[in-house]
Amino acid sequence: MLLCIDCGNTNTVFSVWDGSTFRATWRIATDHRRTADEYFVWLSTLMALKGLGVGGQIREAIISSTAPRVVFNLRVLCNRYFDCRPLVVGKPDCGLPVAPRVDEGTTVGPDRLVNTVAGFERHGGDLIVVDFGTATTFDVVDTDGAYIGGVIAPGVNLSLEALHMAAAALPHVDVTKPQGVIGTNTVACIQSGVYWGYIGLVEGIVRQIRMERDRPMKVIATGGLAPLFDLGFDLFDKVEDDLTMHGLRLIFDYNKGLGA
Ligand SMILES: Nc1ncnc2c1ncn2[C@@H]1O[C@H](COP(=O)(O)OP(=O)(O)O)[C@@H](O)[C@H]1O
Ligand SMILES: CC(C)(COP(=O)(O)O)[C@@H](O)C(=O)NCCC(=O)O
Ligand SMILES: [K+]
Repeated sequence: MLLCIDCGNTNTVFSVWDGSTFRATWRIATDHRRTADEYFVWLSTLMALKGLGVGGQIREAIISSTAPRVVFNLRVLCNRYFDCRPLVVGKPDCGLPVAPRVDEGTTVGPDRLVNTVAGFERHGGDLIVVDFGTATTFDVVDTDGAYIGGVIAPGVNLSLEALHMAAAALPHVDVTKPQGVIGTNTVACIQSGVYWGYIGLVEGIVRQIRMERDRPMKVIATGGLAPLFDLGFDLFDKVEDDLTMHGLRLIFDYNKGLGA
């Protein structure tokens, strides 16, 4: 079986695949201090609960990480407990079906490369992938499936946290969809600012990208908060929670010569 690991700046998501059959997924807070042994105790308990043994069946792994410091312990996890050398997206020995077309010498977040591969396989080219992670990213996918750039905006929770940190009188607030736009108390005002602000941000950026590309483009959303911004609006053609995991499996198969 294959273990896919998507390590974001906030959460790390693990999933297990039997060929192209999805078996299970679990999520843990990203913490670079977590050791391989700690990961294994956590993972093997959850695997046993799903009847997947204690990890003995995992023989292959692929990792995408936006937090480089975490990769070391994840590699040790794969070496020590699953007896395999993981593929790491963005490293020279991990090929992609189509190379990104960006400024020379620049690095693209591996999660964005993975989203591009997954989005293209499911929806074809001329696509925008919006990922509501720690940052809110827009990945633009060309007709041939190449990542050709995009947009990085502060994440929703990051914006709420920044308001709370910088303004003495503003409390920490969780994001929800407000009934209306005019808040009648501080919490409602902040929720309104962030929620409607992000609706406007997504609408505006998608419109600009379509204008710049001068063609219709599908918009797919993923990431923890995507469903909240899909409520009652026409922003996205589809919300796909599993997009990054699907992309990791495709990239793994591509590198094993199984096609993507
Ligand atoms: N279902 C959810 N409801 C509310 N907040 C969520 C949910 N899922 C994730 N989040 C929050 O959304 C942000 C992005 O999460 P995630 O997609 O896991 O980010 P990353 O990939 O950068 O680690 C985080 O601040 C996380 O706490
Ligand atoms: C933009 C990101 C921080 C998003 O990461 P995430 O929110 O998923 O943790 C990550 O993709 C990254 O570090 N990118 C490097 C720069 C780039 O993609 O152009
Ligand atoms: K992400």
